[in-house]
Amino acid sequence: MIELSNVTKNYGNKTALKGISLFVKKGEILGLLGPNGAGKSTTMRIITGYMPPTSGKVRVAGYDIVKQAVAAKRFIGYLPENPPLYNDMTVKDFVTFSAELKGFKGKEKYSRVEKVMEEVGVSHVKNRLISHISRGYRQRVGLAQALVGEPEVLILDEPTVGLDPQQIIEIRQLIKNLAGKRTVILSSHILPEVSSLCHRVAIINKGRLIAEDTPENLSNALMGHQEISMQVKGPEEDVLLSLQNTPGVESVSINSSGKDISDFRVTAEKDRDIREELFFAMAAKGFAILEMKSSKMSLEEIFLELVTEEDAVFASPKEDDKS
Ligand SMILES: Nc1ncnc2c1ncn2[C@@H]1O[C@H](COP(=O)(O)OP(=O)(O)OP(=O)(O)O)[C@@H](O)[C@H]1O
Repeated sequence: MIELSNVTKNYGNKTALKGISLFVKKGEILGLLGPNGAGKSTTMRIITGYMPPTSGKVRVAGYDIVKQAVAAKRFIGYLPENPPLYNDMTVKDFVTFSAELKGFKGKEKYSRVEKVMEEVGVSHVKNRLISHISRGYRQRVGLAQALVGEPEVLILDEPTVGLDPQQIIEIRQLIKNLAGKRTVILSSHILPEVSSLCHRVAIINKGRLIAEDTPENLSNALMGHQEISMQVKGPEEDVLLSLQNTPGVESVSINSSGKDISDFRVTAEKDRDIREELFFAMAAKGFAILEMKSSKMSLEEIFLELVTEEDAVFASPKEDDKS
């Protein structure tokens, strides 16, 4: 549905995007994750046709966003980071104005405005001035403006930034509900937001795409060596020997010793999940596993690892500008 090929953007002599390639399937929610200044807003402005790339191509529903801008933009609803809302308009007047800008008239305009206000939950404040509603409601009005053309693609730039915790929960839930059959790209620098809302995550750092996968696969791929902490009942030396001889085990250390219960830390060979082997090996010897926990990197740790390492462990195969 959305395809970026080798997109580069220069602001004067500053390169903000360096060869970004991405593909977003119909119905997918993609999270664009990156620290401040990584290039998320620039990517979104280019996808929405708000500004052209310096080089590379963007297609939305098969249309080139530069050469077939009118056709491509019909598919897109865009919520910028700071949506331009007119404070002295009422909610309803502003949404109506947004519908008029999209070319709707008469009955159709009226019914779309009512429907979208209902969808984003602002019908009960429709006669209030925008300057008199909360930041959370203003964000809903911004969403109404993005949705009024019933777009198949929604581009949301940091949709929860500046909201209080309760408003954040509400807007996230609203986005989940709105996503439905739509294709969504949302940017964020908040990891739990991306992992809870998105099917796939693209991590951008310093204008480059450094990783792209499901939150789960990112975690698994970067896990490398699985580490397991175990508490086992049995003679310590015998348990240790038995753990060391279990297929797939690379090393074992003793974390704490007890009279007949000890804590061990077991490291597996790369890319192996050895929990079942450990279970059967201990059972065969009659040693009781009282606790077993596999350590898994959180998305937060992965993100930090990726953005702090210059040579990312996990580079996108589609990225071909590595200079
Ligand atoms: N109009 C502009 N002129 C010059 N440089 C710009 C312009 N807009 C963005 N930049 C620079 O391009 C880089 C990417 O900015 P961008 O706004 O896309 O990042 P971002 O990931 O969205 O960050 P933020 O969350 O802080 O907005 C930054 O270094 C920024 O300073």
